[in-house]
Amino acid sequence: MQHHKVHAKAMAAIPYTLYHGTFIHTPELDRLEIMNNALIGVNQKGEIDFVSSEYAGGSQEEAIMFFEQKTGESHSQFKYVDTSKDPLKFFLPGFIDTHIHASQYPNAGIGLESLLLDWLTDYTFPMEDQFTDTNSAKIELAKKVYSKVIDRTLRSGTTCASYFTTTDPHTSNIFADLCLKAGQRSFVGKVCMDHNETYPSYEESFEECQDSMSSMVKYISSINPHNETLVRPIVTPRFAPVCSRKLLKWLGSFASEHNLPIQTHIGENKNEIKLVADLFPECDNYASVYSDHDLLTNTTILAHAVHLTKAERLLIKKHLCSVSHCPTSNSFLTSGEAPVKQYLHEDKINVSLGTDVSGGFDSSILTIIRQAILVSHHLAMKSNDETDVKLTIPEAIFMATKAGAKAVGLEHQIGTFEKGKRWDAQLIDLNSPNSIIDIFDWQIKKDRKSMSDLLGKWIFSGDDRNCIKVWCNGRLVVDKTVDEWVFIKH
Ligand SMILES: O=c1[nH]c(=O)c2nc[nH]c2[nH]1
Ligand SMILES: [Zn+2]
Repeated sequence: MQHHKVHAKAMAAIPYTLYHGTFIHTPELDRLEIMNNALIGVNQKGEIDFVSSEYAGGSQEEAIMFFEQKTGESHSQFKYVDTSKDPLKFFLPGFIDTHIHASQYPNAGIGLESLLLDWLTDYTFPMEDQFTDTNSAKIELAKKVYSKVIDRTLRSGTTCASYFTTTDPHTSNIFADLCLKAGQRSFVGKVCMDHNETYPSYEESFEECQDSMSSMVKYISSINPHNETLVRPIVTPRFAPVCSRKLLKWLGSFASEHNLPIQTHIGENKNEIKLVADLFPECDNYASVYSDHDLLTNTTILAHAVHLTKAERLLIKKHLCSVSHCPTSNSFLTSGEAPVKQYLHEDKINVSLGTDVSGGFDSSILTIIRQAILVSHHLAMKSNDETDVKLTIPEAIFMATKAGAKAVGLEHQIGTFEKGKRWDAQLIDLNSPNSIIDIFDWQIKKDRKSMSDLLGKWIFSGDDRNCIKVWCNGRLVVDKTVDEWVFIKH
C-alpha cells in the first residue's frame, strides 16, 4: 500500500525555505526552461522571493551564504530542501485542473457505452442528485466522495482545481471546507440549473439558485484564513440546455457584480449543439448563447470546445475566455477531437487542461497531458500537415500549468517558478518507491537532451507514484516520503 500524508492546513508557520535542485517550467507556450542546480527561496507567506539559476551548489551553509550575499537579507531560521544530488528528481509547478466534477468521482470509469446526453441522464444526474438532501446519510456520502477526490487530485500533483459540485448549496459549502482543510487551492462551483427536462427531479428553481449563490459566496468568502485566499467561489451555469434565459442573465450579472469567474460547458457533442440551437433559436451559435447573457469574460472557462465554428472561436478570443481541453473525457464519451493546436496558434485562445471527471476516467493531469498529445496525433493522422496539429511536450506542460493559471485568473500568482508567485509545486522522483518507470543507467545525464528524454519517460510511462511531495501556497500538503523515512529511522 502506498503511504502518504495530507497535512491539515492549519499548521505552524513555515520557516523561510531554500529549495535546491532542478526546476522545470514553461514561461511561454513552446519554451520549456530547465534550471539545473538552481536555488529558490520561499518566504513565510508561501511566496517565491528569490530565484537563482547561477548557484554552483554546495552545503546547506553555502546555500544560505549565497542567498544572503545575493539578497542582502537574513532570516533567523532557514529550512533547506536539497534534491540537487539526485538526477532523477525535479520540481515542476503544481498542475492546474480547470475542469473537474467532484460529485461525479464515484462514476469514474463507468458509462463507456453512452454519448453525452444519455450519459448525463443515465449516470450523472442520478449521482449528483444523491447529494441534494440535507439528511445525515447524504451528508456523509458527500463528505466521503469529496474528501477522496481532493486527496486523489492533490496526490497527483494538482495544486489548483476548478470544481463543479452539485446544485446543493449545503454540501457545496462542505466541499469548500474540505478543500481548505486539505490545503488545495480551489474554485468551488455550485451547479446552477433550473430546467432539467430529462431528469426533472434534479433541478432547482430560479429563486432557489439565487438564494444558494448569494449564501454560498458569503460563506466561502468567510472561511479563508487571514491574508490567504485558497478557496474561491465560481459561477457555474451547468450548460445552456438546462438553464433558463432568466437564470443565465442573472448569473452573468451576479458574476459581474461580485467580480467572480465563470465556468460552463460548450460544443462538446453534436447532438448537444443541435439541442442548443433548437432551444435558443434567437442566438447565432452556442458561444453566442453565453455572450448574449453576459457570461463570456476574461475569467470564463469553457470546457470541451470540441466543435467550434470560426465565428465562435472569434467570439471566445474577443472576450478573452479560456478553453479547458478535456481529451480523456472527449475520447471516453466519443465526443470528438478538439483541434487544440489550431486554437493555440491560429486563434490565439488560451487553452488549459481538464480531467472532466467523470466524463474523464482519470483524475491525474499527468494522464491528461498524455491523452492531449495522443489525441493531437490522431488529428495529425487525418491532416495534410501534421506539424500544424501535433502538440509538443512543452505545449502540453504549458497548458497544464501556466495556461491553467490564466484560465482561473491567477496568472500572476501561480503556474511558473517566478519571483512574486506562490510556491505551488510538486516534486517528481522518476525513481520513487513503486515507480513503474524503468530507466537505464546510461540514460541518466543532466544535459538538455537527456532531461527531455526523461520528461518523455515521465509523461508517457509515469504516474502519481512519481509525485512524491506537493506544496500549495508554500505549505507541504502531500508528503509520500514521510512513512518511509520513519521506517528507515527505526
Ligand atoms: O462532460 C460533461 N459533464 C457534465 O457533467 C456535463 N453537464 C453538461 N455537459 C456536460 N458535459
Ligand atoms: Zn464537465
